Amino acid sequence: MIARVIVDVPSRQTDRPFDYEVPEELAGWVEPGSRVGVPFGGRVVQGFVIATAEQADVDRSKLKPIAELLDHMPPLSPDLIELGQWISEKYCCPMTVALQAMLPSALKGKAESYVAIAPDKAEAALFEADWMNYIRQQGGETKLASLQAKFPDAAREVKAAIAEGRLTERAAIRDRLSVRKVLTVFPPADREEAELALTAIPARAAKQREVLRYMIGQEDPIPLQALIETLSTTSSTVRALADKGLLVMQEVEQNRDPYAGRSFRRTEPLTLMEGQQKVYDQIADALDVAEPRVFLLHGVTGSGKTEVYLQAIEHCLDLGKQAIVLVPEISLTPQMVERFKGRFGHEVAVLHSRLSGGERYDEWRKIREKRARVAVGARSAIFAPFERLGLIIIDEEHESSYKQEESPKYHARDVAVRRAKQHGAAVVLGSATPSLESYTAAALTNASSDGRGAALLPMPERVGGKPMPPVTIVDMREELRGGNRAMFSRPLYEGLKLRLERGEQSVLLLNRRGYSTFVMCRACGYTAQCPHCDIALTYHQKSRVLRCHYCGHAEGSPTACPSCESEHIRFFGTGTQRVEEELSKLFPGIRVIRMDVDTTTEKGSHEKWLTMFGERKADVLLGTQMVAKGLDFPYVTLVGAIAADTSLHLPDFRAAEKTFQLLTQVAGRAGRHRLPGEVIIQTYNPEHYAITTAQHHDYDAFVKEELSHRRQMAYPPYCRLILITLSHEQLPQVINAGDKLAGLLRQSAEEAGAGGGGFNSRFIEVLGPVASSIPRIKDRYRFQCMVKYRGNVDAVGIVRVAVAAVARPQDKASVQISVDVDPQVIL
Ligand SMILES: Nc1ncnc2c1ncn2[C@@H]1O[C@H](COP(=O)(O)OP(=O)(O)OP(=O)(O)O)[C@@H](O)[C@H]1O
Ligand SMILES: [Zn+2]
Ligand SMILES: [Zn+2]
Repeated sequence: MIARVIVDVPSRQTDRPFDYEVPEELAGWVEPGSRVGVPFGGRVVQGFVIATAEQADVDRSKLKPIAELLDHMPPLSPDLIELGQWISEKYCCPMTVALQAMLPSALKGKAESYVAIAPDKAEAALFEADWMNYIRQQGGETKLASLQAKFPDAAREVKAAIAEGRLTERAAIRDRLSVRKVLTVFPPADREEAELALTAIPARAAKQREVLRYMIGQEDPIPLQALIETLSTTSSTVRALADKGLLVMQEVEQNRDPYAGRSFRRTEPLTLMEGQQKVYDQIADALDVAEPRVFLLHGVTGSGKTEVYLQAIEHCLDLGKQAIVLVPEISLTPQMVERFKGRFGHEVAVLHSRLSGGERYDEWRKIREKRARVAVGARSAIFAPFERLGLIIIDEEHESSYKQEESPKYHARDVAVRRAKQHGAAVVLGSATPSLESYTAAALTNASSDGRGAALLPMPERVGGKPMPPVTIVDMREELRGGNRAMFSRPLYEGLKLRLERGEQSVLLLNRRGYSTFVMCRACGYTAQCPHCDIALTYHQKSRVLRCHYCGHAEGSPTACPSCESEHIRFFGTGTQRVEEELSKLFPGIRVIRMDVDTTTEKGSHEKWLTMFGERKADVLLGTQMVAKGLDFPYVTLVGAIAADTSLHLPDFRAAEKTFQLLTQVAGRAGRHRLPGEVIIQTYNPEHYAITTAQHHDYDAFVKEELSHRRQMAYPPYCRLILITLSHEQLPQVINAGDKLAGLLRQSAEEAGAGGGGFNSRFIEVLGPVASSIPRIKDRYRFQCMVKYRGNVDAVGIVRVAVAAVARPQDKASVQISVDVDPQVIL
């Protein structure tokens, strides 16, 4: 048998299957999706079998055999392999990169060397060496690394032994992490017999008696360590019983459950409101027919989307299928997890980046071994290894974190639609502020009603007919003119004061997008820049260092201006810290919880802060984007947005959209329950449509205005984009390569018969090369080309060919080229 293997060497030349011979003894085990170790270029590398065949494409006698099989159960299924193929084509990345992205990092194997005593060369004299003895004790073979660690002085002898063939070397792939096994004690199988044995244990072995008596009373096996602690006994006591055959000790696989020991209050389905019911019925119908369908659930904040998700999942499970729920990493808060665990209990696997590698691996295995039927997680949970997928839900579908910024630069929404097609599953995209791409796709579909694309499901009202909170816009320029130079406007100050008096809570958002903390000299205007990247350094108050967020460069903060030596150098400290200080100055004794990158790095810190806030142990929850989403607290009656417009002027065509979304989301945190809420937005751009439409909760008005700008500028959704970034340490090299690439792209665009701009239904246009908005990162100059296209042109294909012609990956010093299809970030 022949196996077609994708080797884990991510480069353009090796991005094709290589044939290997499957050794006789592995023939029954190797199948598509198997992970194997194969000899490649003089070493052993990890690879994935994507197909098996009887015939090879090349001379079979030249084929090398597979060196080893890495798992008993293939970690990838045929549908995931096919999905990997699709990702690799659509997003222009090597197939192995796409396949690796689907697996938990624990399964990224690394090669390890082993040395063994050659069977025919085991001469007696050799065994005098300590290290040789050691190998013998290990059963004739040992890890080279442990031999090196134990016998650092033996390097020359070992090398000589390998060279002379007395030792043989073997490479193998080892996983970074493995299943955790715990020595566990089982209660006696036959209790009566054990009782008898108990009486026979001599009195001087009182400890043994105690252990046995205890174990007779147990229903479940107990980890040895726990038993030792409970009875304050020793392992030798337990072992003595095991030796007598009275107890059984065995290694048992243990799961690292990140939510172990937490109980989730079981919830029952609520009676759906009319609006929810209508939407639910349509999703349930789609589940019943089991055809791939996409829905866009446009429900205002507090309209009860989550309850619809929960009941749709329940229906999906009743049909014997499984469900995936994607939520943005940032809102993967305990509150969110609790809602799913509360309804589906142990059947929920949770996958997110704050779990340790081992925990994530165990949650993944829970899915693969069919112990979980619902996966809740961030972006990569879209690859959860379910076999009968019925439903995929993407909450807050407009979030840019669904796009991965490293290769494979996939968008989870598009991958979801593709996976749903494979399984005949339904996709529900939910948001109060859908992305313009999804919204126009859905609006078009409804109009043409040919059943393709997405169907729009509106939920325009809050649960129980609660009103949307009134929003006040405060013009900060007016405040300044009125003599108020503080960061809080008068209305926001009054609002906070009132909440404190009433014992209600407030949420304060500091929009940090486009607002960073930097060092500037007031005398000459000097700002501290990174020496390796063309970007300002960020000031970290806690450690008092200046740090570059792109390359990690750090330096101490200056006491005088390096440029003019003035002492008027000022640190524009982190926004949230300053707001916190200001709050305690204005309202002595105020209890503030601050949530930002600095206060949430520790594991479980999100949880801690939000629980505290939920228990009303604080008056104000102050934070960045992470306080804007998904939170549902009954005593929050005021939401304030400080500096709402910092994100409006970024060089990004989605700037207005992002600002509108953020303001709408955070406004939605107020007045969700019995108490009415109020929202105050502080801005320097009170007339901007992103702000005024957010004030009136008017998504449609925003979309109309924004679409007219997009049409004018020919930006998505009126076209699609591919961003190609070139980088090199030498400026001329980047410029040359950029010119060459742009030339090739333009030529192919013309040949495709769709050159030039204009608004014919099919076009492709090449912009650039121009310097990127951050022109240098990590000492590498950056230039970019942008391809805009529409209609059925194979733009990705054109880009792939052009990039392959310009890049010379075998040459390490050549220009690096990265391709981003449907980019979210174009800096
Ligand atoms: N059918 C129902 N009957 C009673 N209460 C409901 C019902 N559906 C939802 N709720 C409650 O209404 C509140 C808002 O619902 P939910 O959080 O699901 O809204 P959402 O649309 O997801 O909002 P957001 O987009 O702001 O996160 C919650 O407290 C929820 O428990
Ligand atoms: Zn200066
Ligand atoms: Zn830098």
